[in-house]
Amino acid sequence: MSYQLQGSLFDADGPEAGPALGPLGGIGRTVLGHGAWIDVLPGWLRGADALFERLVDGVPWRAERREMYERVVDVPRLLAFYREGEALPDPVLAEARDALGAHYRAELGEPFATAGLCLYRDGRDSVAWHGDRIGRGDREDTMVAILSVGQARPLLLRPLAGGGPTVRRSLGHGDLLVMGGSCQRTWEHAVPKSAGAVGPRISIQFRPGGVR
Ligand SMILES: O=C(O)CCC(=O)C(=O)O
Ligand SMILES: [Fe+2]
Repeated sequence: MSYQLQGSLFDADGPEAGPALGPLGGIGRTVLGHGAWIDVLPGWLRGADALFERLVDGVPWRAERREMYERVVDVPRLLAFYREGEALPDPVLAEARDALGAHYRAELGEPFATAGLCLYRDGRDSVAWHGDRIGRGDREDTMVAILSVGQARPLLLRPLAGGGPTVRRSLGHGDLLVMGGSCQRTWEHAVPKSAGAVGPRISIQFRPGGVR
């Protein structure tokens, strides 16, 4: 596929360096309110450009179409989903899932089990405001951990009710963001379209079983 990154401007290790995870100890928490929080660790994965290139070429990306307002429209991003127990497309993703599971074991009480992948080809690709509420996230506190590779795009978060400022975090190049507590129920998140020239980004979302 030809969604190329423009060089490896942000990858200090150079494009040849294999991907490697750093420690999770330095992750920082922001309490959002209404029982929700986010943890953010910029640059958790070194060599993220190399992983981006492997995933662009190695993942069986699907274009989906969905019914919306009685019309069938293209979902504006490419998707892949790995169920619990299914082999992930790169060994470093299994490492990431397991490291997250170990780090959050006491607080989450269960492992991260599935991996959803999104490829945002350019600024026209996006995800609209939503919570991950198809599964248990609708009723229970849970966590969704997002590892981002490729060009950075802003992830926005806003409270579902009651108003308040929108929270914005730029995610790409190996950054980690974990949504926790009631975040899927009491907050929404989105990756808005961008009018400017934006390179491709891949988001990898790790979730416990039964959370979508
Ligand atoms: O691109 C992202 O990091 C967010 C993706 C997302 O919210 C989802 O797939 O549920
Ligand atoms: Fe989401």
